[in-house]
Amino acid sequence: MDDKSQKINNEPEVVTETDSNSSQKRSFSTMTNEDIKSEKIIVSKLIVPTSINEIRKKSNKDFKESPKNFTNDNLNDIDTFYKENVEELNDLISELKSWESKHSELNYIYQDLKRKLNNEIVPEIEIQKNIVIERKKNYDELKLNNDLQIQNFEKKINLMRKTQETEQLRLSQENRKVIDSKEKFYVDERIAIEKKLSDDKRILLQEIETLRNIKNQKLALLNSTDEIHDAKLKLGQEMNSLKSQRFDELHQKASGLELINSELNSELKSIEENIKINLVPMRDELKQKISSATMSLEDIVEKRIKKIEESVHIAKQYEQMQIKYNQLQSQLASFDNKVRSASDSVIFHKEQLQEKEMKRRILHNELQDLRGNIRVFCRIKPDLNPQFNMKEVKKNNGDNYANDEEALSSFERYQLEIQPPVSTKGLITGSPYRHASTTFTFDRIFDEKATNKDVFDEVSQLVQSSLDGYKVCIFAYGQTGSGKTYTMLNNKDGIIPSTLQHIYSWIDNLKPLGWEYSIKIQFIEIYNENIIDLFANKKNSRQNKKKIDIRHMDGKTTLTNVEQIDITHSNDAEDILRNAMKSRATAATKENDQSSRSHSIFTITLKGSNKITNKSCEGVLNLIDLAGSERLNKSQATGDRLKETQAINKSLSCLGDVIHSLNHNKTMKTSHIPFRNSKLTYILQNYLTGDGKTLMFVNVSSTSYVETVNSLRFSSKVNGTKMR
Ligand SMILES: Nc1ncnc2c1ncn2[C@@H]1O[C@H](COP(=O)(O)OP(=O)(O)OP(=O)(O)O)[C@@H](O)[C@H]1O
Repeated sequence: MDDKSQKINNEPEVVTETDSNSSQKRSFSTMTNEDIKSEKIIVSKLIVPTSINEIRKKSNKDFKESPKNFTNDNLNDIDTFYKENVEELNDLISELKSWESKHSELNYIYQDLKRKLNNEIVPEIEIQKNIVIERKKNYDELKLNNDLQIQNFEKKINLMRKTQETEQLRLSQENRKVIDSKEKFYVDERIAIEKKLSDDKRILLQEIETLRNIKNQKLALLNSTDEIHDAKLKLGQEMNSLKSQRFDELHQKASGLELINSELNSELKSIEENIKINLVPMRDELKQKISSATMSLEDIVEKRIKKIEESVHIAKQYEQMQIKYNQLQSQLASFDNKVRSASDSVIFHKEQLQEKEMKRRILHNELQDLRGNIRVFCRIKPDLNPQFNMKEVKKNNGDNYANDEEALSSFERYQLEIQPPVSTKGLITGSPYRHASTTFTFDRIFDEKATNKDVFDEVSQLVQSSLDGYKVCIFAYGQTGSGKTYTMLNNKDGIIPSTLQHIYSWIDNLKPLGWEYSIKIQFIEIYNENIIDLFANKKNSRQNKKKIDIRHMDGKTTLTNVEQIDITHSNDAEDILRNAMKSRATAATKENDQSSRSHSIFTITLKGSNKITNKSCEGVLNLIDLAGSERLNKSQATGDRLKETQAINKSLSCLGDVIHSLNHNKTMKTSHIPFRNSKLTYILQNYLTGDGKTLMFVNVSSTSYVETVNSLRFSSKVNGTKMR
């Protein structure tokens, strides 16, 4: 075999590009073997390896057969063979070229797809993967948060349960709003989490759907070109494998995510179930407890509101009371000040009063002295059938007196005119009473209209003197039935009961000035010149009674064996007096059915002491109801009555003598005054002398003109007498 054939049978050589281009410009018919050989090499260079190999397989078959026939004889055949082969080769070359262009197009598409895959899809898949990872991470975090929140909820629920239990115990320390807000917070938060979970799930599903859509779009893009369907099939296989690999991965991840999602959903469901099974009943139970607690709480709140209202009311009352209390306190403080100043002024006034009281006593005594130590009042008893006229005629105004002393002694004196009865004018002719009328002077005249109160208003001045520490005698003189006892002892308004009342009320008045008084009373009667203690026990007969002696010592007079009773209230004295009066000697006379046949002396001894001024005083008040003064022939008394009358007249005469002596013998010593001539005057000795004051009532009635004139004459004997 020569070199050419050897060359053809061998593998074509690698030629340059330039060679190839120059060879393309020539036709196979003009080529030499060498050219063909070289052309062959150029062609082989143009064919893509796979196709060329196929051609080579075909050519080699021909070429392997052709050398056996290569002889000079069959050169034409060979030529033809080559021509045919060249044509065939040219067809193949053109086919190859078309395949090459298709290949380049496909390659371009492939490169484009690959680029897109690398530049777009892979990064997008990467992004989606990252998103999925991010979502997964978020989901994990969310789940973790959810778990934590659930745990927190559980804790909160436990805490709420404990709180609720505590609330049940305390009930009054929490209110319904807090419970409602907690419950609302729990429900809202649970709803928010559920919503968030469902939103996340929805977003995840949306993203998966988006990925699916992208995948479908890409698939649609790949399927869009029919021409490249085959290539797409080929490349699609790779792409599919690649995509399926990617999509598998994505699906795997998506399914993994879905699995996770479903797991999470199932977990969520289980949580929801758990919530439904455990938490909802628990919540319902809590709700029930809360509602019962709320009811109790409402009840308590209602009660509390009531109590608060009550408290508010009480507080208001308390405030008002406090205000009043403060006002009262301030008032009290001002009162205290006033009281202090008042008590100061009281002390001041007390001192002044003390002074004034002492001055009053002096002035009162001076006034009594001015009025006369022995005064005579006339009292006319009212009579329905007067036998003669008696009336006050004029007031002596102090004129026509010889001197001032006489004028002064006549100051405020009253005159009584008495007219003899017409029928008796003849009988008294030539008698001292023959004048048509006679006048008598008195210190005061009480006519028929005068009451015991009017009388006491005047007498009270002497009672006051006795309270001031002076000795006072008040006599009631007059004929039987003229009203002596009525004036002196009449129940309630007589001088004695009125005096007792006056003394007690005055003592009360003097108490604030520090004066304390002790009061002793003594009640005697002189009957037939015998002294009888009217307070002595009634059971004892007069004969058995101890002898009563009169003792004078240091200007004081005491009667032995005569009871002196301490009295503390005027009523006590009145009771004692009333009882004593029952035992007084009375007997019927012609003039008076209940005539007093004795002189009664009611003595009140008043001892006063003042702790503030350390002053003391002792006054004695003698209230004497004299026995009726009747003439013997008038009374027609006999026996005991005669004896009584004689004794009465004697003692009354002695009283007149004593007073007359005191009046007319001013220089006479008391020892020469006939006090001892009767028990009456002797008992009264100390009270009729010195600064003692005497008031004599001459009681007259218009029943007996002569007796009345006698009484008035007696009074004129007494009147004007000055004590020594
Ligand atoms: N001023 C008077 N107003 C009304 N009644 C009077 C008045 N004076 C006296 N009488 C009444 O006259 C009667 C006699 O009075 P009373 O007993 O006082 O007289 P008497 O002077 O005491 O008599 P005797 O000396 O006999 O005891 C009594 O019933 C008395 O009530």
